[in-house]
Amino acid sequence: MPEILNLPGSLLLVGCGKMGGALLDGWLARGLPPKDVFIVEPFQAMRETLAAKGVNVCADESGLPKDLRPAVILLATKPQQFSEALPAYARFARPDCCYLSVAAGKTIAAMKQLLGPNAVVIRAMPNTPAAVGRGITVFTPDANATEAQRRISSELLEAVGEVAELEDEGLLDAVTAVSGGGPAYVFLLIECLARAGVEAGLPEALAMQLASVTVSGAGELARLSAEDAATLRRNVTSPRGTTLEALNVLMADDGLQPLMTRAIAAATRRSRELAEND
Ligand SMILES: NC(=O)C1=CN([C@@H]2O[C@H](COP(=O)(O)OP(=O)(O)OC[C@H]3O[C@@H](n4cnc5c(N)ncnc54)[C@H](OP(=O)(O)O)[C@@H]3O)[C@@H](O)[C@H]2O)C=CC1
Ligand SMILES: O=C(O)[C@@H]1CCC=N1
Repeated sequence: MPEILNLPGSLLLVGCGKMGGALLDGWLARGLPPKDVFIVEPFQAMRETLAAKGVNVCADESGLPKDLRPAVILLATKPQQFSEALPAYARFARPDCCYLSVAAGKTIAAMKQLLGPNAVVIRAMPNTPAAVGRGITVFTPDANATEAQRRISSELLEAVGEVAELEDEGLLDAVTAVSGGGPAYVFLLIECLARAGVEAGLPEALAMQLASVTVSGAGELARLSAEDAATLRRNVTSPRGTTLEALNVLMADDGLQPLMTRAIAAATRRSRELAEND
């Protein structure tokens, strides 16, 4: 992962909640100077937390320095807040500035309607493990993005995890369902595994520790191993052993796969809906 030391201008964050905050923490941890970061965040308690990190914070756009020339503007309010929030930032649209949106569903075309036709918008879908440098982001650049704008956005995102570029913006709704929301499904798996352990007689704290360390350890093994997930699964499953009994339940016709397929289809559908309405 590169150190971000040479962003050619400041970074402006519009909205610094869960996702904006995760990216910010990842960037600060990797060497982005706090003095180069400007944040607009209406929530006062959050502004106080942010100010303690040494970044510049204000409650709305009017509090920004008049001569601010951001190289990147991260758009990280909720999709439902875009129509109200974005027009105030149209004045920054210049060839050496790009808007990096992380909002679910909001298309590049829709954002350009709010920011003006000259705005260069990169639509990205990150996830919250970015806070610990272990995120994954897929992005689609506007057709008018320059090579330099793609590179800056890509370098920023690579600093907090893996990055893939997609030409087909339409696929970002499925990306949103799989990896944008993916950490939530994994946290739910931890919760369910722990609850099942308690139901099998384990003390609650031990059950949570077993579930949480097992999920993160298995994730790390999947990441570092040369073997694919199916092989790693088979490596755990002894013939006529205990895991097989559990997998017979999880891999039944009405098991985890059809459930996951339905869940991802529902999230993908919702991302497409967010493009049109709230
Ligand atoms: N959470 C996640 O894991 C992921 C989220 N995303 C996307 O990231 C975006 C943010 O989501 P998330 O962080 O969860 O949401 P949050 O509600 O946590 O963060 C949004 C923040 O923006 C603030 N805000 C509202 N209006 C404005 C405004 N006009 N100007 C500046 N800031 C404003 C909100 O303040 P207030 O609360 O006072 O309204 C809030 O603090 C969404 O578009 C979402 O689709 C993408 C990938 C993953
Ligand atoms: O739930 C959401 O809509 C956002 C987008 C992906 C993760 N969180």
